[in-house]
This record gives sequence, C-alpha cells and structure tokens, in this order.
Amino acid sequence: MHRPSTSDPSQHTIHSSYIAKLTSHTMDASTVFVRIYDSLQEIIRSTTAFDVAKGVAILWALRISFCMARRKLKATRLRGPPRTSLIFGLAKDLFHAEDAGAMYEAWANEYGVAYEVPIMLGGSKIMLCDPRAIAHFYNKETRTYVHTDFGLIFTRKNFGMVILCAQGEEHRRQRKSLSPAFSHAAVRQLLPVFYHSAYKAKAAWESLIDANDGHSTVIDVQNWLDSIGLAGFSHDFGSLDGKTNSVADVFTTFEGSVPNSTLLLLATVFPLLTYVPTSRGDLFGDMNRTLADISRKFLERSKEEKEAGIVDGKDDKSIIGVLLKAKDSGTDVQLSVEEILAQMKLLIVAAYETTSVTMTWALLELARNPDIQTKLRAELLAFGSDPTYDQLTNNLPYLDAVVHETLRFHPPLDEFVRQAAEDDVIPLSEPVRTRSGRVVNSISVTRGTRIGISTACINRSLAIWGADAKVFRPERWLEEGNIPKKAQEMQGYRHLLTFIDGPRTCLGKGFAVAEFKTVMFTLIKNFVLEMRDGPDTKIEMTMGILSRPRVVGEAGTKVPLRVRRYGS
Ligand code: HEM
Repeated sequence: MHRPSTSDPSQHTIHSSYIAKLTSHTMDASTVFVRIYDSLQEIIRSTTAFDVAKGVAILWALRISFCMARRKLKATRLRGPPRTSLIFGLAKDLFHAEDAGAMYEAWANEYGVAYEVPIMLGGSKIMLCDPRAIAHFYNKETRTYVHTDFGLIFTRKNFGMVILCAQGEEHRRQRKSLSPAFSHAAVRQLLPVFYHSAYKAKAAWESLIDANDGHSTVIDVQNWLDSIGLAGFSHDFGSLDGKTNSVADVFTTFEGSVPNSTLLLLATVFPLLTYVPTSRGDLFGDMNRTLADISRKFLERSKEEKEAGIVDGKDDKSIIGVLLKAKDSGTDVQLSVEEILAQMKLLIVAAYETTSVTMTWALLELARNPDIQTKLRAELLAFGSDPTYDQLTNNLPYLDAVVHETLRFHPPLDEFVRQAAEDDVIPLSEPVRTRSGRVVNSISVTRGTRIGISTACINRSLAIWGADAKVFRPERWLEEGNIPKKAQEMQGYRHLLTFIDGPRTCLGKGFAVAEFKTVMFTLIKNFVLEMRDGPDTKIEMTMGILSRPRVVGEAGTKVPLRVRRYGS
C-alpha cells in the first residue's frame, strides 16, 4: 500500500484542515477529544519509518546538546584518556580488553582518582577510583544514582520487573520481601544443603577417578549447579549426577557466545536496539522461557505440597518458600505471582553464574599455587569433621583468607555504570586536576552524567592494595595491619567491591560465602588439584552469561584440572 510521506504537501493540508476544524467551532469536550484522537491517528498513519528515525535522531541530538550545554556550565570538566574512535570513543577498546581493570588503573595513575573516559557518540563517563567518592556514590544509590536506560531495558527484557531494576521506594519494598531468605539464620539452615551438594561433587569426582586408574583423572571443574538448585528451590537440578536437565542445558548454550559489541555499545545510547534480534538475544530468550517454565513448575509444586501438608509453609526455608510467604503475607511487602516468577528467574542466574565463576577461579588459583593449596589442606585436615556455620565463619582462618582473596582477585562482575538522576557534588579524599588546570577536592556532576566504578580496578589497584596487589596472596587477610590504609577506607564487604555497596549490595553474599566455604572444605580436604598441562598453563577469558576463565586452546569454557585423591 502506498504510504505518503509527511513531506507530501497534501498531508500538511490534511493536518492543517484538522487543526482548523478543531479551532473554528465551539465543541463539547468529547468531540474535541475524538477529533484530537482522529488527527493523531491520521498523523501516525501518514508517518513513515524514515520520519520516525529522523524524529528520534533530532530529539536525541537536542537532548545531547542540552546536556552538554548544562555540563559545560555546571559540571567539573575532568581530564582523561583521548578517544581512539570517533564513534565508539574508548568503549570498544574497553569491551575487548583482556583486563579492563588494568586500563582503568593506568588512567587513574595518570589523571587522578576521578577522570573522564570518552564513550559512544561523543558521550563520556566519569570513573571513580577514590574511597570517599565511592562511599558517597553508594550512599545515594537508587535515588541520586540510578540505572542507565539501557541497563533497565536490558534487565526488564531478560528478567522482567525484578529487584535489580527497581529504584527508590519500589526497590526498598522488593528488598524487604526478599531479605528473610538471605538472613544469617536462613543461610545457617541451608548449610546441610550446601554439604549435600559438596558431597555429591566429591562422589562424582571419586567415580571419575575410579573409572580412570583409581588415583587421578582430568576433570572439567566448572559444574556447580546443584547447590543453588537445592537451596533456592528445594529442588535437585541433578547436574552432578550427569543427568541432562534444561537449566544446565540453557547455561551451557551460552558457552563461547560473544555478544555483537557494535550493537551492544550502540544500544547503550539507543536502548531500543536491545530489541534487535541477535543470536545471543535468542539465547537470552530461550533462557527466559526455560527459567519461566521451571519457576512456574516450582511455584505450583510448592503450593501443592503446602496444601497437602507435605511442607509446612512456616518451615520452608528455601528461597521459594520465603517468596511464597511474602506473597501471602498481606503486608506492604507483598509480591505478585509475576514478581515472584521474575525474582526466581533472576535468582537462578544471579546465584548460579556468579558463584560458579568464583569457585572455578578458586580451584584454578589453588591448582597453580600448590603451596597455598597444601597450607589450606593442612588447616582443613587439622579441623577434622564438617564445620558448623559458626565454625566456618570463625574457626578456619586460612579458608576464610583463600575465599576472600579469590573474591578480591576475581570479581565476577567487574564494572558498574549508573547515571545521575539529579545534579550532585561528589567529595574526593585526594585532589584532582581539572582540564583547566584547577585543583579540586570535589567534583560537580549534572543530571544524566554517567558514573562508572570498576571493581576489577579497585580490588586489584596497587595504589589501594599495596605493592603485592597483583599477587594472589591469601596471607594478606591474616597478618595484622596488612590491609593498607587506603584499602581499609574502602567500604563494602570486607573492603571489597565484589558485592558492591549501599542499598543494592548483593543480597546473597552470605549465601555465596557459606556455599563457597562448604564446597572448598569438602573438595580440598579430599583431593589434590594440579594444572593438567603444568604450572605455566595459560588462562584466558571467554563468555558464558558472564565472562569466565578457560584454559587457552580449550573449547567452550572448559577448565580441565588433574584431580588426585588426597593420600593416594
Ligand atoms: C560470588 C558470588 C556473588 C557475587 C560476586 C555477587 C555480586 C552481586 C553484585 C555485584 C550485585 C549488584 C548488582 C547490581 O546492582 O547491578 C548483586 C546483586 C544481587 N545478588 Fe549477588 N552475587 C553473588 C551471589 C549471589 C547469590 C548466591 C545470590 C542468591 C542466592 C545473589 C543474589 C543477589 C540479589 C537478589 C541481588 C539484587 C540486590 C538488589 O538489587 O538489591 N547473589 N550480586
């Protein structure tokens, strides 16, 4: 069908005749409304995709010019690295970098603890590498500093209305309803579930060794789905039994699927591009459907069990049990069924991917640092039987040190970008020099400014963690006064930003640390790990849902280690 463009003069005549009709008579309100509606319909009908694109481009250019003008007038203009591309700024260089944290650290050394990085289409983001600035930022999260439009659209598209994209009061409400599932008391009750999973891994590894020569074998160690399956949903995903299952299948499909960087980076400026079909987008779609299906089944099964009196609602401490209680609570923190389903999908991904990547790194570090592994095993063997929750927390200092050194050295989520919802002044603990050469102790930012924090940079920074920051050295957590003053100024969980800080700090960090320690206790006590191809084996980063380590030359995300039964 022929669709006339708005540049067609006849169309302008139609519009002006409508307006003339609207203004030349005295009409009642409903007639005016109908005519406005009709004229809007007419305009929409006569608008082509090209017109829409033109309109969006003009609006976008106006918005950028307005923001830039405001920034010029009100914001502190910081120094920073030059752009390498007119279109992408430095965004592509950072996207493809093996260690973006190291790039941010080098720029902090050159330009100071707050600096500006050019990104897409003339935009920029301010990076904060200063404890005082970061504490201020996290104090104001969810109100002054909020998700970028892209972050919101991406999360909503892939998970729905989950806590990750809620802001302000809505975030507080969702957090209050989820918190009971993650209290110390709740995690303490989940400990037997974590041990059950760890023992299943142990049994699986033993059978693999027995099937080989009875002493050792090579095992790909990235396989940890059961814990979250059991603890979160009173459900055994069964991946350690070697059964196939749809959740594990979905995660596996992401192995090696690299996002289209151009499209992804453009979507940070034009968030609607998130909806352009891509093969990775299809994987997210599949994941979403599978997780929605599984979550719905969990929900139905839990309801049936509760109704049949199999599980006492009061005693069901699994995450789904707590979510169901929130649904039925009748209080202001009540969650709708759709919200529960969305949170469940998010939790499966948030809990599984992050914990699994971190544990893989821990096993890798122990395999390439045999002295640390031997020292850890000595502590675990001396302790003897399986520790309780309190003993895991207080009585195994070297295990605690290994876990926290892994969290410091390998944060699975390595950068966060938010945008200012209002103008603000960010205080600094040390002065920086601006573009005009002024020395300032605080920086003014205007509404819309993007603010970035690189966890990888902060956690491994020489300026913050001292001369041995780039070495995996658990001892730093044990020696009196060994955490440098600058690192101590860094708030967050044990001075780390791995779980970020403020109102959005990871709800599952107690869960993750307890699970991590239980698994390490069981496996390192019973097995000796070595790099399959010797201590110099190269590791590289690849993509799963998050970026993950793999041994160079392996397919997918494989980390094959030689696993020997301890004492054999
Ligand atoms: C080593 C493991 C983990 C790491 C490093 C980690 C890290 C994080 C980080 C950085 C955030 C903030 C994300 C953002 O605001 O953009 C977060 C949020 C969250 N995490 Fe974790 N996480 C881990 C494990 C878990 C586990 C095991 C669970 C649940 C069982 C969990 C549940 C959550 C939830 C519900 C949020 C949203 C909190 C909110 O928005 O208020 N996480 N996590």
